[in-house]
Parts: sequence; C-alpha cells; structure tokens
Amino acid sequence: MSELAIANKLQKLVADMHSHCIGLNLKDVTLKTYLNTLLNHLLRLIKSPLSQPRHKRRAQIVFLSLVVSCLSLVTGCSYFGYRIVSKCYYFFKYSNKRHEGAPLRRTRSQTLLNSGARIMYIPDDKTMNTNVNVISKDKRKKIFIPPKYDDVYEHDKYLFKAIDSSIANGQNKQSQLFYSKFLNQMNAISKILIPSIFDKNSVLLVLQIFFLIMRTWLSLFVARLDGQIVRDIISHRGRKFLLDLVVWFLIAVPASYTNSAIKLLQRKLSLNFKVNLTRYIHDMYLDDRLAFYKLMFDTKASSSVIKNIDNSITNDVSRFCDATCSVVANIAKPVIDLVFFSIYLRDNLGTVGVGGIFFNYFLTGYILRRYTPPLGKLTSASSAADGTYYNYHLNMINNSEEIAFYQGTDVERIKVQKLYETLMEAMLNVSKRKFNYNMIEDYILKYTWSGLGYVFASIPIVLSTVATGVNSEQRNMKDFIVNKRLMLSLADAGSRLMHSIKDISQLTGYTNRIFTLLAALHRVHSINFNYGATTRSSQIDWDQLSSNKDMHTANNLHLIKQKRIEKATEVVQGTVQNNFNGVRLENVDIVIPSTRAKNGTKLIKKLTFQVPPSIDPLSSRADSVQDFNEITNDISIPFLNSAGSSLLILGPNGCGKSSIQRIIAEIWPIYNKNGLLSKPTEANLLCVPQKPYFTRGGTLRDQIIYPMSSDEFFDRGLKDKLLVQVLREVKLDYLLKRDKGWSYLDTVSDWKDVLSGGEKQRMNFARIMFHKPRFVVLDEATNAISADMEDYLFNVLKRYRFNFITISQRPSLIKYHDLLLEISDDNSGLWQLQTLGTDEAITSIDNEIEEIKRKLEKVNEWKAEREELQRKLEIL
Ligand SMILES: Nc1ncnc2c1ncn2[C@@H]1O[C@H](COP(=O)(O)OP(=O)(O)OP(=O)(O)O)[C@@H](O)[C@H]1O
Repeated sequence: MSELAIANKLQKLVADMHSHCIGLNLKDVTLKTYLNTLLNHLLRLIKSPLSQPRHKRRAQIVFLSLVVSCLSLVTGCSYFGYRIVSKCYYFFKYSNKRHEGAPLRRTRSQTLLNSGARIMYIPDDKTMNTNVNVISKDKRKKIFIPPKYDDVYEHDKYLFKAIDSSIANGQNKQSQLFYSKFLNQMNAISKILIPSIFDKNSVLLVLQIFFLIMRTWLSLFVARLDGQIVRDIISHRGRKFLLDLVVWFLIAVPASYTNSAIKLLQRKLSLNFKVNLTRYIHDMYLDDRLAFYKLMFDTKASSSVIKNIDNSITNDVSRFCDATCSVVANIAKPVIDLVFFSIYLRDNLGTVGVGGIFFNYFLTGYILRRYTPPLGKLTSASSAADGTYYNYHLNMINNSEEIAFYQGTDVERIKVQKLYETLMEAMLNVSKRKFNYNMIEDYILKYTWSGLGYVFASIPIVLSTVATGVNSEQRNMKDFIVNKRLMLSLADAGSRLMHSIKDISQLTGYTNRIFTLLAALHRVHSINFNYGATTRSSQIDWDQLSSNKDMHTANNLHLIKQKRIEKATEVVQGTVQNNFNGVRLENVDIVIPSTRAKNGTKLIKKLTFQVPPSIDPLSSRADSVQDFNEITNDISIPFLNSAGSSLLILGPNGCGKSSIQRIIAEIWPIYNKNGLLSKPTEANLLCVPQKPYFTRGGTLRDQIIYPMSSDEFFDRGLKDKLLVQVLREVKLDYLLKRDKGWSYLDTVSDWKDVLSGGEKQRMNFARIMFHKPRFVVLDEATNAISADMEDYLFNVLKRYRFNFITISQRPSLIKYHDLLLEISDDNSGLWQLQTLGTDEAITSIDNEIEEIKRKLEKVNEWKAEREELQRKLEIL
C-alpha cells in the first residue's frame, strides 16, 4: 500500500471518529483551524438544549479532558518558568557588582558576595567526592546561600520566649482535638519554614493545593466514566464502549501527571523546609556568640533534645519536615475530597444521605480520638532513645584507643546493649500502643464504613424503584457503580482524615522537640544570655516585696516572677574592653557559671594582672598579625615593635587556672560589676586549649593552619613552603620526610589518633608560628613534651617576641617568664603576682632552693632507713 493510501485511510478514521463521537464534520477543516472549530463545536454541543444527549455528554468529557490537560501543561510550564525567573532574580540581586560597589571575594569552594550572601560549590551528587579542592568545574554544583539577617533572630527571640514562658506557666490547655501548645509552637516554627507569602514555599504550597483540587475533580470524572463503561458493557453498546475507553485513556494522562506532581511537590516542599530550618539553626548555633559551647550552661535545656543536639539537628529536623508535609497533604487531600464528593453525592443521595455520612464521620472521629495513644510523647521518647544510642556509639569511636587501653570492652558492651534495649523498648512501646488503636481503626474504617457505603449507595435506587415501580437494571447499575465508587472514595478520604489524627499526634512530638531546640538556641544566642542564672536573690528587694500585705495575691506573685526574670538578665555585669594592646584583668572574680550566677563557686577572687606590665601609649596601635599579603614566604621575622613579655600562672589542680583562659576568651562571664577585662583584637589573640583539637577529615595542612580554612590559605596566595618552614621551626618537619614528602600535607587522616601526645602539642606551636598573633595563652601546652624540646619551644616564643601567658603546674617554667602569678593551694581564691628577676622573686626562689637543699641533706638518712627496711624484709 502506498504512503498516500495510508494517509487517506488515517484521515478517514480520524474524521469518522469525530463525526460518530461528537457529530463534527471535518470536511473543510484545515490543521490551522482545527482547534478553533473543535472548541466552538464542543461549546455549541454543551450549551445547546437541542443537541443529542449522547453527543452532549461526550462533548462535556472531551472538553473537560482538554481543559485539564491544558491546565497541567500551563502549571508545569509556569513552575519551571518561576524557577528560571527566581534564579535570574537572585543572580541579578546578589551577583551584580555594580549594585554592591566593592569587588567580590572568591575562594576555591565559595564566592562571598558583598551583600553577605554566598555561592558555594559542592561536589555533584554523582561524583560524591567531598574534597572540595579536587572538584573539577563540570562536576560541581552551585548553591546560593542568602545572607544572614541578624534582625530576624532578634525578632524571633521574643516570639519564642513568649511562647516558651506561656507553656512553662501552664497557660496551655488541652483542646479536644490537639493541644494549643502544638499550634503555638507550630505558629512560631512556620515563620521559619515559610518566611513570607511571596516565598517560593508559599508558591509550592498553593501549587500543591491546586493539584489536590484537580485530583479530586478528575476522580469525580473517572467515577462517572466508570459507571458509563459498566452500563455500556451490560447494554452491549460496543462502539460507545470503545469511545468511552478512549476517553478513559485520555483522562489517565492528566490524572497520572497530577498524582506524580502532588508527590513531587510534597517532597520538594519538605526539602525546602529542611533547608530553611537547618540554615536557621546553623546560623544561630555556629556564630561568634558561641551558642554551641554555651548550650551546656543553659539550665532549661537539660532535655534529651539538647544533650543529643547532633541528633536533633540532623534527624529530628528531617523527621519534623517530612511529618509536617505529609500531615498537610493528608489533611488537605481528604478535606478537598470530602467537599467535592459530598456536593456531588448530595444530588444523588439527597441531603439525608450526606448528613448520615457526615454523622458517621464525626462519630468515628470521636471514637478514634478517644482511643488514640499519646503518640507525640511516645515518638519523642523513641527519638530521644535513638539519639542517645547513636551518640554513645559516636563517643566510643572517638575514644576507641582509650577504651582499648583500659580494656573497657565489657563495660562499653553492657552500656551499648542497655541503650539498645531502651531504644527497642521505646520503639516496641509505640507499636504496642498502636495495636489496639489500629484494630479499632481497621474495623471501623475498612469494614463498617464500606458496609454503610453499600447501604447509602443503594438508597436512591430503592427509592426510585419504589416511586416509579420500574426497575431499570441498566440505569440502576450505572447509578450504583457511580455512587459506590464515590462512596468508596469518600470513605477513603474520611479514613485518611481519621488516620491523620494519628499523624498529627506524632507531629506534636516532633514539633515539641524542634521548638525546644530553637527556644534553647534563642536563649543561648541572646546577647543577654545569663549562663543559666535563675535568680539574684541577694539583689532582689525581698523585704520590700514581703512587706506588701497582698503578698499572696496572684498579681504580686507575677510581679515577683517578673522581677526575678528582669534581675536574671542583669547577672553578667563585668566590662570587656576590646582592641587593647595587651591582656589585662582588673578585679575579676573567677566564678563557675551556674544558676546562682555571681553567688556560684568563686575560684579566684579579684584577680588583677596585665601583660605586658607596662604599655607605652604610643605603641598601643594594634599592628600585629603577620600580614600574609606582604610576608608570604617568610615567617622568620620577629615582631619588631614589641619587647615580648610573659606571665606564668602556677597553681594546684582545679584552682581555676584554665578558667582564667576561659574568661580571657570570653566564653565564661565576668559577674562582678567592677571586673574589667581588656584584650587585644580577635586576630591578635590565640588561646591554646589544654586538650589539643584536630579537625575531622582534614588534611595535615588544615591542622597547621587551623582556625584558618584551606580556602582562605590559597585565596591569600600562601604557599606550602611557608608551612614547611613552620614545621621546621617546631621540629615537626620529619613528618614530611616519612614517605610522601610535601604531598603529606594533603593527606587526609584522623590526626587526633595519628599524632602522638607530644606531636599534638608541637602542632599547637606550629599554629602559633603560622598565625603569629601578638598574644598567646598556653594552657598546659608542653606537659607531654620532653624537657629539651620544651626549652627549645619557649626560646622560640621568646625569640619571636611573642607576648604569652602560660598556665602550668611546673615551677621549672619560671625561667622563661617575666611575671609569675601563683594561686594559693588552700582553696581560698587568693593569689600573688610577682615580677620575676626582682629581689622579692629572687628571694622566693632562693627560699625554694634552700628548702630543696635541706631535703637533700636528709638523703643519706633516708637511704639508711631504706636499707634497714630491706634487711628486715629479707629476714621475713
Ligand atoms: N563547665 C563547668 N561546669 C562546672 N564546673 C566546672 C566547669 N568547668 C570547670 N569547672 C570546675 O572549675 C574548677 C576549675 O577548673 P579549671 O579547669 O580552671 O582548673 P585548673 O586549675 O585549670 O586545673 P588543672 O590544673 O587540673 O587543669 C574545677 O573544679 C572544675 O571542676
């Protein structure tokens, strides 16, 4: 057969289909005018009262299918259009240099825009290579991170505080369906999830609701078509059956598109929520207010949420977002179904039928609500047990060597097993409590409802048969099928709504955990964080309050509470002066932060010292750190305008030596009003903690340059040559000679385990040499280093004229220092500061020498005693 013949045959087939189905003659219709003609014809058929009923019905179906398909196409296109427009918007808003004036700063893994926003380059999923230094351009993905707006956190702080205190005051009352506490908490969190109505998440939410409505609409259509097809089969109308089947397949296209779109939008919304919430938490948790450290002092945050904060930030956030999105979908879906189906069914079943169905729903809802177990609490407990178990494993991995030395396997195994059993118990508890509920739920929703469905679906048929006295099987069958299908859909919608009671209950648990986390972060992140202080009883005028006759009235109690809170925010009263060309403490009480604030344990009283002891006012400009831009390849130049001065802090264990460092680093507060801390700029001060710290999964280079990132290192144009020089200076260059040479700097390893104790401490000195801050505070920085190396390292510090404060228990370090601060060992909190080299200091050292000499004179006496004892032992 020729091609022409095939085309003619096809044309005839299409023309026949149009004329049989909707009576449209395609004789003079061209391809250009086809759509116009079709739409006009369909509308004419639908509107005209004279058109044949079968043509009219088909025209309605075809018209609706066309509209739905077009809508799907338009929404799909507009979503992608929206994404392209929003990308362009961000591009022009944040990356246009002209808007911002100054040039952008680029590093290897990110571009810092002047607006504060960042563009990060992360490895593409497919490559899964986490080392940002080796990502090739085509294998990386750009992520836009909007700038952090501090005002938002300041504003939200009050919102969270208000809700938190209203919950603490017991203002929340249980409502019938769920707690108002839940709604309040959700209200606060929702502002993070959807910051504004023009946010992309609002668009996604609206789109999702649109698709949900479309889905219900399509279901109605399918129900009618289903009934029609069954009637066609029963009445042996072959052609009509085939035509309806074609429409069935046509309608299936937008129907399946809609279902997938709903799932995709739900997933996308959940991911967007997760991104918003995680960024919000990171911004508060990891900024210069050190919330991650201060959390341990927050007395209100003793819950498992904060103890296992790693689990809360990772798992709880994820679970909460998934649960929120699924609850939204699970409620919106059945509610829309219920509205649409009941309107349609009202025409078929009558108001009494629909009323009966809804009465049935409310009754079911009431019964199920009564038997719903406290899933919120149970899932919260299960989540907490999960976090504790995970955390313990993490702790074991981090301390594996120590545990191995102690042979602590048995203890650890018992502990791990116990935690695992607790977790299993919590999970089992959830399942057990769900068992009864599921049984009732199944019985009612699956069986009772479908049984009642048959009854309601048959009502109109029975009534019309009784009324007319005619039993039309075909029509009855069609009506029954349509009604039954709708009833089942309605039952399904109702049951999903009932199921969502359980989901809401579960969501309350997650919401509570996330709210607790955010509220704690806001408390700690606040500039007025009071380190867990609850009262300042000494400062509250209790006498004045108690003299009031109406002391017991609720108003007064509220006043006292208010007063307590107000006073508590004033607990940190000391002053901190920055940009000082030295380190100075004046009248500072070293107090362990606690609920008792300044009345807590006082370790050292009114501490006063200054390094260097005298500061020339002219030299007090803070020209300091090594200028990496100028001195790129040489670290060997000492500070030229500084003589370098040093202080040694000596004292027994637990007397508060490290706490002085905590005060200097501003991670502990100064409680007393007349306490003053003057310190240099951040870049001029490096505090070396007692426990060496090494970043996980970092290269050797990352360890030397910490707290600088390798991005910044390369960005500044610094070279590995400088690091080799630094390592040579602290005699660690042999590490590079092992087998890999300089490429050893790129080796990623668990450096905490690889380096020995002494090496780790020498690495601290390498960091000092690299950063060259003018002021260094060393806490027991050489206690694992041999005496000759210790001597060498202190001489290096002196040679480069660093100003350093050393915290130690070893008087042998006196010789490297100019000042000595001795803390008394009788727990009195007293101290003594002396300048080494003065008569007083020399006398005190002379006294010590005298004491040792006296002891040495007794050596022979003690030796004789020992020999005597040994002889006695031999006789025995
Ligand atoms: N976060 C904290 N919470 C409660 N008490 C703390 C906290 N940190 C330290 N302390 C207590 O404060 C006291 C002083 O601690 P600090 O670390 O300053 O001692 P130290 O003088 O440096 O001792 P060492 O020489 O053993 O290092 C100790 O009794 C310690 O238990």
